[in-house]
Amino acid sequence: MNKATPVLETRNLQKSFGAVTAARDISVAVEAGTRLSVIGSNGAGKTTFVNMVTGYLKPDEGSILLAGEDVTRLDPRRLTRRGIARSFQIPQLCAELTALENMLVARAAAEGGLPFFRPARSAEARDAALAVLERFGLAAIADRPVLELAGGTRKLLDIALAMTGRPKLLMLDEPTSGVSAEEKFPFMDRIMAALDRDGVTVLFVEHDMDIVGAYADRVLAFYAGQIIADGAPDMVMADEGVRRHVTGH
Ligand SMILES: Nc1ncnc2c1ncn2[C@@H]1O[C@H](COP(=O)(O)OP(=O)(O)OP(=O)(O)O)[C@@H](O)[C@H]1O
Repeated sequence: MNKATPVLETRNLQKSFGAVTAARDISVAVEAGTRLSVIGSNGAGKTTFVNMVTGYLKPDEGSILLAGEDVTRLDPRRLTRRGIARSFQIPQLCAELTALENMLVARAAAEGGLPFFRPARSAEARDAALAVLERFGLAAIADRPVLELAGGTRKLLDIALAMTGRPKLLMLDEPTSGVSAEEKFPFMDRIMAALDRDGVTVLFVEHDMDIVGAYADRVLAFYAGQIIADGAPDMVMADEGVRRHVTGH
């Protein structure tokens, strides 16, 4: 990938569900290292966009390029191996396994290496998983079963899990949902500090405009399946259409 090639590019993505157009001509290019926030009211098309980019939904038309390569038709597992990772609003963890075991399973799954537990015996895999946990401030809970962990810790672990495959692009679905008002900024600080070390490009869907203003360097605003504003947070927040259809001011 040369310097000018975006890490992610979508070209004219189109998706309809019956009479509802959930994505209309979505074209966007994202430079490596960007922290991009996707905003929009309920039903605006944010999830449809994320689902198409992560392979969970096939676009009716258009294409998706990852670091210049067409990945439009790849399924989520193949996309993970190519470098698109995703963390969900509800953490996708095995509650009975420890944090470290979850990391090892995630790594094995990302590498497509079945049976899952073979890499668990490798010291190198354990060290790599522990290093990621350390970065997220989770080393102390490595041997604790997930079912004993608090909600915020599970969310952090879920993001650490997504980082095991060293992705180029990480998609976060409402990272601060369910996190208390006092905790949300320290929580985001911890995530961003951990991600900065890898220079990973982050795309996060977020409803909380304080979080968007503080952590995004670019914002995409969706309304009725279209991008109605795209740019720096201040500019997007001041946009008339965004004020009317997204932030409600
Ligand atoms: N599987 C589906 N079947 C039918 N309609 C769908 C489906 N998925 C999404 N839609 C419709 O597409 C539109 C966009 O939905 P989408 O979930 O992408 O919005 P969103 O911005 O993510 O909303 P939210 O913030 O509520 O998650 C909505 O009108 C929704 O009802």
